[in-house]
Amino acid sequence: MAPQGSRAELEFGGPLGAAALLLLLPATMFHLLLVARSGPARLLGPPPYLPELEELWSPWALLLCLTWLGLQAALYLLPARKVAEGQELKDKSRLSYPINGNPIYDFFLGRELNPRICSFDFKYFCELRPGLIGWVLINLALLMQEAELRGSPSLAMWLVNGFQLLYVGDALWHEEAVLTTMDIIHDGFGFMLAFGDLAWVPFTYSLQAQFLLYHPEPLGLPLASVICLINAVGYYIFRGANSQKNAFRKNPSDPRVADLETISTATGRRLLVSGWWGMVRHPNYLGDLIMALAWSLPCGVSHLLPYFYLLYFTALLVHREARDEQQCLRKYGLAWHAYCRRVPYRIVPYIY
Ligand SMILES: NC(=O)C1=CN([C@@H]2O[C@H](COP(=O)(O)OP(=O)(O)OC[C@H]3O[C@@H](n4cnc5c(N)ncnc54)[C@H](OP(=O)(O)O)[C@@H]3O)[C@@H](O)[C@H]2O)C=CC1
Ligand SMILES: CC(C)CCC[C@@H](C)[C@H]1CC=C2C3=C(CC[C@@]21C)[C@@]1(C)CC[C@H](O)C[C@@H]1CC3
Repeated sequence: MAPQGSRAELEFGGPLGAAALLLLLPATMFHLLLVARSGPARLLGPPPYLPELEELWSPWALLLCLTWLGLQAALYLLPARKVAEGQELKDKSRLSYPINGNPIYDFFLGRELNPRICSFDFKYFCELRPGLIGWVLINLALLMQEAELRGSPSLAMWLVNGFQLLYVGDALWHEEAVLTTMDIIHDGFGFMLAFGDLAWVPFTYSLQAQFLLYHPEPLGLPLASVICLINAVGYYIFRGANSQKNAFRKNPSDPRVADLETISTATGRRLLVSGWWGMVRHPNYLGDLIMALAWSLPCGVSHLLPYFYLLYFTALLVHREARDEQQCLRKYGLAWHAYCRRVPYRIVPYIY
């Protein structure tokens, strides 16, 4: 969103970029789902076939999706859930920003920062629950389908299911950390997050499991052990960096982070310049990308398709890191320049 008193900075290529993404994203997801089911599974080739319209419309599928969303909404409204404070804004309340983009741009990025009906927060609800839990349910269904097809799930399918279940379980366990993410603090709830949360995550993040169902990949124990090690290293960096920053933001005097070196900023908030956040400026992204590689490796190297997530995710995090840099520059000014001098690399040490 725009800094106060200045023209709104258009992101994602402005209206043209937003319009292109509105068409490109659903088409990409549709292409991936068709290619994953084809023999050649050529990511860069044309879709193997275009299904008849009757194949695309199923009242049962619509009922299933609506029932799934309704179930998640009901669980979300359970009084037992923990209520966590959101991020305070500068003037202790929620500012309304003058949005001067056109309808397509607003539709894509969303206008409302925290769309709610009573206490039901649509963006917060969609961020973690129906999409991420749906993702691991699809993975499980594919694992069970492989067991039916071949007698038992392959080791590769077990690995992909296990790694991604760990990732989703971690996100739900640290649900409160979502409140400090860019999506909750900065982005409106528009097509990008709605489509991203409810369609893109469950159906493209389960691509490796979909590929393995139609393209079984023999995997020996030695290679499987190396892949598990890669995922463990990625998760260690991902979790370590996120927990360190979140603990520091929650309580800078927390014994786990109190001895870390920091630099002060004009806002009163301090920036970590040692520990994980002294290695690169987004160590959590590095860990996430290493895990993304570990999710693709069980599918072998004969097809590019299983590496789509790694390619997409690299682009997403590079773009996200650039957006975050701009926001931090606006927030911290000279202190952020000082941080960049101390920690010159963004995501990968000595590379980027
Ligand atoms: N699987 C997926 O599709 C996706 C996964 N992710 C993952 O989600 C997690 C959250 O990522 P994201 O939401 O982008 O944001 P981050 O968790 O990276 O948080 C960025 C914010 O952290 C604060 N910060 C940055 N540097 C420092 C520092 N040195 N010391 C203290 N605070 C600092 C700043 O906010 P402030 O100073 O205002 O607190 C900055 O805006 C990441 O692990 C990422 O990998 C993200 C996107 C997609
Ligand atoms: C459809 C577009 C190409 C981009 C959509 C991006 C969204 C799918 C992601 C934007 C930020 C996300 C985050 C997560 C999931 C994916 C989306 C919604 C997490 C919840 C994944 C688990 C992590 O522990 C936290 C992440 C926060 C950001």
